[in-house]
Amino acid sequence: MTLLRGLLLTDMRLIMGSESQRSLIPVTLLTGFLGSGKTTLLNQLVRQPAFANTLIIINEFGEMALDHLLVTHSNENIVMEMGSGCVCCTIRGDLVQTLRDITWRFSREGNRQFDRVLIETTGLADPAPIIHTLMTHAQIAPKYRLDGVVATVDLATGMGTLDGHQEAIKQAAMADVLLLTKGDLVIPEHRADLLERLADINPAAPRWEIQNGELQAEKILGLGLFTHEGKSPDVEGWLKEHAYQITSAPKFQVAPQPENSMNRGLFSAGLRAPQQDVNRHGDRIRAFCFTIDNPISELALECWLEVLMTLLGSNILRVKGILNIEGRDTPIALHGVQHIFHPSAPLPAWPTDDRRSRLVFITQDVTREMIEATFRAFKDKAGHIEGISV
Ligand SMILES: Nc1nc2c(ncn2[C@@H]2O[C@H](COP(=O)(O)OP(=O)(O)OP(=O)(O)O)[C@@H](O)[C@H]2O)c(=O)[nH]1
Repeated sequence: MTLLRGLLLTDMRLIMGSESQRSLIPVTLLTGFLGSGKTTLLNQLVRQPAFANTLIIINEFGEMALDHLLVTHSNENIVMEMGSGCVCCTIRGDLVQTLRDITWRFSREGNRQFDRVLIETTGLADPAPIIHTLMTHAQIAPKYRLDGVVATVDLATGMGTLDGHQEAIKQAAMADVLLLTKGDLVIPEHRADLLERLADINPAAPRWEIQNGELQAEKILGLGLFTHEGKSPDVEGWLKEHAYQITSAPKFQVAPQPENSMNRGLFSAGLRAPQQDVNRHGDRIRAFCFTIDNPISELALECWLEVLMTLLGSNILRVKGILNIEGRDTPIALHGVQHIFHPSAPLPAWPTDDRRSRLVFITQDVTREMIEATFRAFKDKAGHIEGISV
């Protein structure tokens, strides 16, 4: 089954539609580098009514895992620890088993005892494989939906952490919300530099400063497209395309990166890899919005996404989009992480008069020009798609 046909026509998950998307158990992924304040935040969250009936899964390295003991929770929460190893790599199978089992392990007389799940990752975790598991695992995806990715960033040490750890850059790039901790320990210039860098890495994520983990819990809930039962999907709030249009222009040039396998793949597909022109820190992260004026032929879109994901998948950290497909009156929402697409959701209506397809990309080493080049190749081939503006 090809990619989009699978998404649009025959995939049973599409048949579930937006109504049942809402009934899935929301999962918040709390990430952030070592010592950046995740547990401190969690301790504040679990005391608040919005986090009552939350099952909290804490993943820790090491045989003497302690963090789960440090979370002072009320009787309405269940806190369980998942160690030892990192949930994004060695114990991903444990995460699947945990998520699969908790619905019956924590149920009483057939009623589930929790309404949402929060997963605190280790500080070194790459969020992408965890999101994959939530989106695609045959036993997990039908029960859970990603509500949002929240990343803590230590204002005092964040710059050095981003310089030295690619995982930290990915955590910041993939977050829906960035929580800036330890503002009491940073001098103003360093704060400003880090905020600027984070805005380059992830222009759409709000950046909120928190002191000793204090945050109104509601601010990090309902970050996905579908939130509560009966509420219309908040497409504009989810896509935030304007943030990408304003800030996505790279500001500084850095030395070209060595040619990698992804570039070679593009060359062999007859496409030219543009010069590397990432931000001044060389984070290799880009965030941009891609707009297609006219309705897209399903076939051309299917082929384009398939090639894009095959050639560049591991470098595409996040894609969100609202698509106008030929022959459909209403849009579909698309959500991808690396080479995996979330089951696309048919939306009940266009959020505004704007009927263009809009896709936002957060990528690593992939420029807007590369995405455009692949799209043009399929536009020309299919002869269906006209009018592209970015
Ligand atoms: N000064 C100051 N210290 C803070 C703040 N937030 C957290 N801390 C401290 O930072 C240290 C690390 O915080 P944690 O919450 O354990 O960080 P973590 O991200 O869970 O750490 P790991 O589990 O090791 O990845 C603790 O000693 C906290 O008390 C803050 O806003 N200001």
